[in-house]
Amino acid sequence: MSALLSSAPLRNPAPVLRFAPSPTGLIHVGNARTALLNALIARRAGGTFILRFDDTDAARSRAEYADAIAADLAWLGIAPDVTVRQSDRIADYAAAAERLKAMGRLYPAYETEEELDLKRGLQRARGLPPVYDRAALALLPEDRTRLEAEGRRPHWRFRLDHRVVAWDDGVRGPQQVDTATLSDPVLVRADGSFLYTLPSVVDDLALGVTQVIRGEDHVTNTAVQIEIFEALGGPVPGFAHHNLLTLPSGEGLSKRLGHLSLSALREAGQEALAVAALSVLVGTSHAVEPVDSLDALAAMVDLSAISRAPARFDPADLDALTARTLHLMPFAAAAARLQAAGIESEEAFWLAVRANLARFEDAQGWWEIVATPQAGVIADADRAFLSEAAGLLPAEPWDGGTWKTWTAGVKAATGRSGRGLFHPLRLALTGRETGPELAALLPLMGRARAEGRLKGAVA
Ligand SMILES: Nc1ncnc2c1ncn2[C@@H]1O[C@H](COP(=O)(O)OP(=O)(O)OP(=O)(O)O)[C@@H](O)[C@H]1O
Repeated sequence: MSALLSSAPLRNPAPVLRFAPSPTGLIHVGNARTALLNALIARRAGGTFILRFDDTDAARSRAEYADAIAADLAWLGIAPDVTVRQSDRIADYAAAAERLKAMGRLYPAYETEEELDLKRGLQRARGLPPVYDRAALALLPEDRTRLEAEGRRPHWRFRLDHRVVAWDDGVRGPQQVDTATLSDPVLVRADGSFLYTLPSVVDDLALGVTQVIRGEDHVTNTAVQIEIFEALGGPVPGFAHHNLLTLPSGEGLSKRLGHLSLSALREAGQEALAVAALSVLVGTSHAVEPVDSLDALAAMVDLSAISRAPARFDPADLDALTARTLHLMPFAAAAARLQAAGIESEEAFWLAVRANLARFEDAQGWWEIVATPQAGVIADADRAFLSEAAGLLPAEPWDGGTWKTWTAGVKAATGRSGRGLFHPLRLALTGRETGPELAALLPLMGRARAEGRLKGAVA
């Protein structure tokens, strides 16, 4: 291959996406929407999914929340290809800040919070937008020396270009923000710590992020960050801002208040795939449906199908979706969990019971019925009938046709049919009024157990 060809840029480089939560609480279904959209698009395209903890706010960030977020993502089935912590990368942010200072794009400002509040109050009173007036840009070196001698430490603001920043948003279509309508954002606090804005850009550049998918709470940040990407030499990734999820009441979700946290839904027995499907599909033009794998959900992701309005996430919808997810679940997906619950079952057991489960843990009860000694329920009036039926049980081996053959024989011998035939058999064999097809359960139970129960023994 010629040198020219081998150095030609790839036409479709694999995408690099990231989910960047602040570890300040337990992640909720809204955060899961962002995480899943990024992870599933990366998975579908054979790209890279990065988990980045935005933990520069030392006062609010906690290592145990970062661990809990990683565990929640693992529960959803998302394994990041790369995990980074912003607290490990402060030197890079400081270097970027120095570059911006050298270009005249990052300038010191000395106003206190109270002074800024006062300015904003006066602007509002005059009917003006509360945009920072850039007074600090007019300070002379001697002004700064005086302010610092008074004990003031500067915070640092990014000098916006005051131009129209445009991008083609993956969800919202063409977007424009005139940065002249915004305050120059503070990138570095007076104590030297970094706000979210600059580290996020520095990391996206360092990690080669090609596409940023995040909630629409970040739309204004995007205009500012595009200016920073460009000031630092680019490239600028693509952006997509999805709608936010809310509580059923319409109230916003908060990590801090523990709203609809993934860990609470997990503890309530909801299926991870059901939580994932509802988090991704609610508030889109796609119907909410159960899926049998994350790959199936990945195939449904379509950023252009996401609506603009916030979407209500109703946990009541999850109960039905969890059940429907279990009804589709292949044995391969259930096997390890069954084993962890002490259920040493074959595929036949899972296929027999899954359509009757509302929660995964319900499988336990059916396993006990199939595989452990139980007393059936026998009405006095049915005792003789059941004993006769026991005598008609065919010899093993049993298969899916045994139930039909046997009950046809019982019907012929006893003259019973319909409910009078089947209901006492079900009660005696399982102890329950309803449940999986007995044709599937009977071979799992085996002859000795079935015969014992029909005769009123604990078997
Ligand atoms: N209600 C929501 N619906 C959808 N996405 C959300 C929602 N809230 C946050 N996100 C997205 O989750 C990602 C992680 O954000 P972040 O950790 O800042 O969460 P947050 O819930 O906004 O946090 P905090 O309450 O701590 O400010 C962001 O991309 C953000 O847009």
